[in-house]
Amino acid sequence: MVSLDASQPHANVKQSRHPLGPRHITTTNGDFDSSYPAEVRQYLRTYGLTPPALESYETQAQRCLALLELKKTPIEKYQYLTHLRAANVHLFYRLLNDNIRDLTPIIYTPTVGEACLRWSEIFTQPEGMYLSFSDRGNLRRILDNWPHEVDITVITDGSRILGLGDLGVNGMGIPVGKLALYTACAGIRPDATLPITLDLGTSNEALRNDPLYLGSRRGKVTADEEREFLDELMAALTEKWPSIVIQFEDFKNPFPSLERYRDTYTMFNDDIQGTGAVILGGFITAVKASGVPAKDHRAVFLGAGSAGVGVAKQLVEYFIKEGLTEDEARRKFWFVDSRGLVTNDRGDKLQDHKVYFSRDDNEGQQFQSLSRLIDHVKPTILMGLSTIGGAFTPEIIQKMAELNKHPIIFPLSNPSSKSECTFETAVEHTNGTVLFASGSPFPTVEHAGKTLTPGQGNNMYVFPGIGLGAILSKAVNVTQDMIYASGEALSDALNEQERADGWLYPDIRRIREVSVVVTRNVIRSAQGAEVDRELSLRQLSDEDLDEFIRQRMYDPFNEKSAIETELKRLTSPANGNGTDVVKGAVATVTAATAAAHL
Ligand SMILES: NC(=O)c1ccc[n+]([C@@H]2O[C@H](COP(=O)([O-])OP(=O)(O)OC[C@H]3O[C@@H](n4cnc5c(N)ncnc54)[C@H](O)[C@@H]3O)[C@@H](O)[C@H]2O)c1
Ligand SMILES: O=C(O)C[C@H](O)C(=O)O
Ligand SMILES: [Mg+2]
Repeated sequence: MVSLDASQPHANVKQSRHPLGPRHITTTNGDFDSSYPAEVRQYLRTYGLTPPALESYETQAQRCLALLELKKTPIEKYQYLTHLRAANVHLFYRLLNDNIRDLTPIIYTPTVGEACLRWSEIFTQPEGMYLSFSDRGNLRRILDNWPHEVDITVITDGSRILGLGDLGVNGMGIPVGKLALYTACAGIRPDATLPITLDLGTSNEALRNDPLYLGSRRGKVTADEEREFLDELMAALTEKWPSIVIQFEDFKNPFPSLERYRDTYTMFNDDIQGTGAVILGGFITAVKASGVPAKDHRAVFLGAGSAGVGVAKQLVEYFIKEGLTEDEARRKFWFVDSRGLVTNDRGDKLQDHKVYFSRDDNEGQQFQSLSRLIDHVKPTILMGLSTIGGAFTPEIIQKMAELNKHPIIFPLSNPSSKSECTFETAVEHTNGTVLFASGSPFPTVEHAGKTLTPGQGNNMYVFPGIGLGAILSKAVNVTQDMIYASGEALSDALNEQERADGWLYPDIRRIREVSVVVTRNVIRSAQGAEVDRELSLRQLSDEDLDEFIRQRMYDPFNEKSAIETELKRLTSPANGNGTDVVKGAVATVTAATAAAHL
């Protein structure tokens, strides 16, 4: 039997390094786990603090799922899962992995949108770092307060949260949700992820007047002030964690920061680039399924913001690879924003990012109505990134069906309330011929005796693999080719059954396997561009590289069993039944965990 030495803090207890001494002690989430046998509990010193029953994971999961079932609203389910993650991180991720299709909509889009809207009201515990404008000059020192080594961070300033507008620090739900998917989908260790929300003021007056609001009650800082703040933050993050990968998320105008940092830091913007890649993946498959050659496609985009332009730029690359000139490719896109068709002679000063796609062939005609523009362009593709729920009306969808045997209709705005149409409407008004993907999940639809499954064109299919690929290859930058490679890999990752069923995206239940393929392609692309610093991976065959990736992926099941296996080894007769060795076990298990650490 394992003996306890009360003078030794066990390995999983982290003591504060505060100069005044250990003011607080936090335990690693999961120590109080009812699946640990008595020896482990004694070793962890949680014996007597954990209920006596020794439970299997199946029993634990049964309780969790039953509790979830009892919660009436999505936000109650979200809160329960937040609590579970804080209490037992390995159980949370095992449950998430085993129920990824059902739980993703709760911890991520669309429920995370409602959580952000109500963040001030439902907040119970910090889950990431909040950095305020008044902290400038001190950012590097503040980062020292984060208790873990970080491989990847997701940063938002909350200024464009999904299609819900400026939510200030209430946007924290987004980095938290994205990073949970990094762990679930690509196996990045939970403690190696850092959600960051910048408190740079908010243009949302209602929030500033909300007594429960958790951010600074000031207007949004200017673009120049934000740039200076970000300059300091990027330098501080990279000084503290030299290999850190930095993902920008849900900024109102993210183009300048992408241009400024993409060649200097290991960073990417998920809304421009991740979205571009994920839609590229579904699009390659949809073009094949449409029966129309790539060169004959024409695309109308509702919404000309970061996501719309990001997607179109990625598709331009695709058309060029298909043999078109850049100019021919660019001219395949017609963009509509809140003022109508984006043209050179519309009479307003276009934002820089719209100029590339602005039309000069409209012969003086301006189009305010989407319906009239569709009559004019006769598109094969209709994309929605406008934040306008229901903008693809039955009439518009019917027009697309009249023009095309298989219209490609992607209502990509989030959350569900902002989706330009539902799957059901799209199926009904195209008589089931639509090639469909939406940003938020929709249920299957029964049509003509068949069950039709909607694709989910959400960047969650690629950002985990982009991030993991950048981490494992120790890429100095995230190049445009690495982004393109992630989208292409996604299309390749469909299995035979999915192709036969006409799916545009792989089954989300296979996401970890899909992420391995995406990660491998991202790494290969980093190697091609020679931005990789982990040169040993260049020698590996694709098969060996896949195996290497799999082995580096955090698996909550193994994480828990590792400690038990180690303890069994240490307490075996060969090891003198463990009495003294167990003190050493602390160091050994920590070393094993550290070795598995990315
Ligand atoms: N599916 C995904 O993976 C994914 C990824 C990124 C963004 N999105 C969603 O896309 C949407 C847009 O994101 P963004 O970053 O481009 O935002 P944005 O604010 O940069 O752009 C919104 C665009 O919509 C236009 N718009 C607003 N009202 C309009 C109207 N009535 N008619 C036509 N156009 C109108 C605006 O002029 C602007 O060009 C959001 O809902 C976001 O959640 C989805
Ligand atoms: O967060 C999502 O679900 C996708 C995307 O990044 C968005 O901003 O809508
Ligand atoms: Mg986003």
